[in-house]
Amino acid sequence: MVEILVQRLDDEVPLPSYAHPGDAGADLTTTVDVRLEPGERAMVPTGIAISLPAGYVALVHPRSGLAARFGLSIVNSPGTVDAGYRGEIKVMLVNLDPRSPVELRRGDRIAQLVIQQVEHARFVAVERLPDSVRGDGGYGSTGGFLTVVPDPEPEPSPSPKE
Ligand SMILES: O=c1ccn([C@H]2C[C@H](O)[C@@H](COP(=O)(O)OP(=O)(O)OP(=O)(O)O)O2)c(=O)[nH]1
Ligand SMILES: [Mg+2]
Repeated sequence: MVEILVQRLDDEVPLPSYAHPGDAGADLTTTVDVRLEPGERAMVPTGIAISLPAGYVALVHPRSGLAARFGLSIVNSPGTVDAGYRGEIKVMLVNLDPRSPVELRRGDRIAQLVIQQVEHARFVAVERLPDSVRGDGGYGSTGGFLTVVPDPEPEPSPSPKE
């Protein structure tokens, strides 16, 4: 098990914690009260800074319960916390609900931190890439469109002649 050093920037903030053994994400809490109007976003402090070992990354993921119930998500999901970053971890929350504001209170669990190992690559410039079966097909090249196809937009009616 990898050990991650955590600095509390707020006296009362809990350490990131896994709700169940085997969970991938350790919950992060907000140190402030926040109210987000529909469509509004905010950079929300968690009160912690971490030191990851080299070769690791911490990814800031949304919590699905908050997404399903309130439309609360993360603008840059998943946020990337680099191994060398020593500042406060912040969460860029966004309220995607078109109608209802979202209210968060200090101490609420707002996001989850997923710790992963990452490869470091050496990027090598070439004139031509090796062939592959997929080639440059993408963006729906294999089909997989929705079963229900929306009606096409109606043609705008011509403006009445005067
Ligand atoms: O959700 C996030 C994303 C990033 N960070 C912190 C840690 C990360 O190491 C640093 C930079 O993030 P990123 O590389 O995604 O942002 P950038 O816009 O590329 O900034 P920089 O030029 O500082 O790398 O900001 C957070 O606290 N929360
Ligand atoms: Mg960056």
